[in-house]
Amino acid sequence: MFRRVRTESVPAPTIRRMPTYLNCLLHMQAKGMTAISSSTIASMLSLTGIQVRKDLAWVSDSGKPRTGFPIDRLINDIKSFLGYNNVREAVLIGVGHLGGAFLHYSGFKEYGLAISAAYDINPDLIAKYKDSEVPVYNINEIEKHKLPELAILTVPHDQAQATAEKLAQLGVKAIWNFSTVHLNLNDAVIVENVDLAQSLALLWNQYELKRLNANG
Ligand SMILES: NC(=O)c1ccc[n+]([C@@H]2O[C@H](COP(=O)([O-])OP(=O)(O)OC[C@H]3O[C@@H](n4cnc5c(N)ncnc54)[C@H](O)[C@@H]3O)[C@@H](O)[C@H]2O)c1
Repeated sequence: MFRRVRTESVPAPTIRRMPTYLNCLLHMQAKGMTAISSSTIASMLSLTGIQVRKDLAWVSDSGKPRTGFPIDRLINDIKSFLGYNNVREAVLIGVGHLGGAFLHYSGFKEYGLAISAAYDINPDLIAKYKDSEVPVYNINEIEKHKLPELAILTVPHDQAQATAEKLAQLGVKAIWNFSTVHLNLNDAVIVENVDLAQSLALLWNQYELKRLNANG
């Protein structure tokens, strides 16, 4: 396994592209390919060869000038970089529409994430999940439990800040925040915000631009 010494942090756009590289490589592996060049990856993903080479240099030293990357090795190096080889536990806070979908989603394990417990404030909802594989507790009980360091936050926006502060007090170190609220927490807690509205705004913008250009 390749481990480049981290003397500087990997650029965020490079990290964002890694799952895309991985999906592309998994497709190629499934088709029976054993090696791939950075220019082939680049043309499949509408990137430049230089960009792909620079990105992959962060995670793998397996590329060779003539033969390219051995696909199995590169997949392993990317998975290892992304932490997919070590499953980490997380708690899920809020099992409504979004949180409930996360609770049912079995694919997180492939991304190195396992929801070990969930919490909600609604007793009817908690009762609905009484036979769930992942236990769903009342949020009032959270202080009785030892929490993992990662939490997924899917509560309504007016509950997000207070809930995040409570999680920080209980030792949570990283929050995957879907609540669309900017959380004010001390630097000891890492927050990664996910907002579909941002992605949709980019889509609308490009769509409008194309439409206007097509109409002259
Ligand atoms: N990031 C995105 O792209 C995106 C997309 C959809 C929804 N959202 C946001 O995700 C959140 C959840 O959306 P939803 O549609 O699932 O809402 P929802 O109302 O269906 O679910 C929220 C759940 O949180 C529970 N809850 C409320 N207060 C709580 C507390 N203090 N502790 C624990 N649980 C509590 C509720 O009982 C409910 O089950 C909202 O903040 C919403 O704005 C974000």
